[in-house]
Amino acid sequence: MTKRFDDGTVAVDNLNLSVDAGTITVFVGPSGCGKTTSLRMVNRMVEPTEGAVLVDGADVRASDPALLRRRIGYVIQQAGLFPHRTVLDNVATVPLLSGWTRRRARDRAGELLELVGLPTELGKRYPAQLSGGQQQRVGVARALAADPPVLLMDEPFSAVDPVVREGLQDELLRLQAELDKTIVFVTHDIDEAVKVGEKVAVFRQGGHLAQYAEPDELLARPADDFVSEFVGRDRGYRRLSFLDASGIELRDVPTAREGALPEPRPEEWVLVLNAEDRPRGWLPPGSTVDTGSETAEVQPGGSLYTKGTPMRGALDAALSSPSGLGVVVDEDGRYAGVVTAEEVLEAIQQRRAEPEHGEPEQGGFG
Ligand SMILES: Nc1ncnc2c1ncn2[C@@H]1O[C@H](COP(=O)(O)OP(=O)(O)OP(=O)(O)O)[C@@H](O)[C@H]1O
Repeated sequence: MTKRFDDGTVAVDNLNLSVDAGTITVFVGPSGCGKTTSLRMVNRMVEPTEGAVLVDGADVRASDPALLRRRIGYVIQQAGLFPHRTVLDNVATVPLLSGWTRRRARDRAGELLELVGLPTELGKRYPAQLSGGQQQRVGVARALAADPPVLLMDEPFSAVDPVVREGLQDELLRLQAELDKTIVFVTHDIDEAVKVGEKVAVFRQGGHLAQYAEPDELLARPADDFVSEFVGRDRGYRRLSFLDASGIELRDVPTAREGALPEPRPEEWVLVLNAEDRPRGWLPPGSTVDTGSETAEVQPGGSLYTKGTPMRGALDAALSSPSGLGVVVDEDGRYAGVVTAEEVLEAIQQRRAEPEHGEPEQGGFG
């Protein structure tokens, strides 16, 4: 489809892409490149000049816009909540419009607050009495209220600080694993795009589609200089997010129980575990004995790497550990072994030598 506004601006130029049902697709690109306009053509807030949007094979123009929007949830930056309605009534809006009884709509709203991780007591408050992150969650709950199969999210997490933002992204992924919606998500942040997107469409100025690919592919093989520049210089590092560390052999280190540290003091780093085998920290080599304050000698560990999660975490665990040994834990957080940064890097090299990852990356020196 193409969108030319009345003043002649071509916001979207001959865009042709298909989005898989039940997945998260992200539109990413610099400001003004037509992401929002493309998104709004899906729910008819903007009508295309040429072309059409098909949902489940049917042209959206065959549906009345108001009815269409009940089947397509919409979440925007700043949540866009009604300030004079309580949180519960905000979430119940669409069910009420769809003719549900007040009671059923409110019950559903309560369930949704729980689903997005908010205490139901917050339902009685007004939006201004919530934090930014809480308001965004309410925005998501409201969009999900009528259980629409399609969800459009336009920069939904841009107005909150980075820590809250990461939490909201994780929550979205958790929700999606349960709900299997078809989600189109707009952002200008490439990190957010490769984190939440199963497929990512990179837009460039003038409403052109520069590349449409899975995140790993996008980072490994940017289609041209624009994409390469946009995904950034540290894309090699970012790509570690998509390789798992299954090929790395774990090593053992000496361990000791919290509260029963070894005597005499060891010559190498000792990993201190609690009664449940969860890592508590490191005892440095040759530390002097002072039984009264033995826990004070234990240095806090770095980040932990959970088996089966992306390689980036293994490298981070090794680099952040005072002993230089990254601590690996199983799914329950119990000690499983250690790994050095060199071993992680070696595993990455090996992976690059395998055929499917072996092609030279483009734009590396461009
Ligand atoms: N109603 C309108 N009339 C004229 N031009 C418009 C209108 N709405 C958007 N545009 C223009 O269309 C282009 C694409 O805008 P759009 O909002 O889709 O971009 P975007 O990629 O979502 O940008 P941002 O990340 O800044 O939100 C821009 O040049 C914008 O100025």
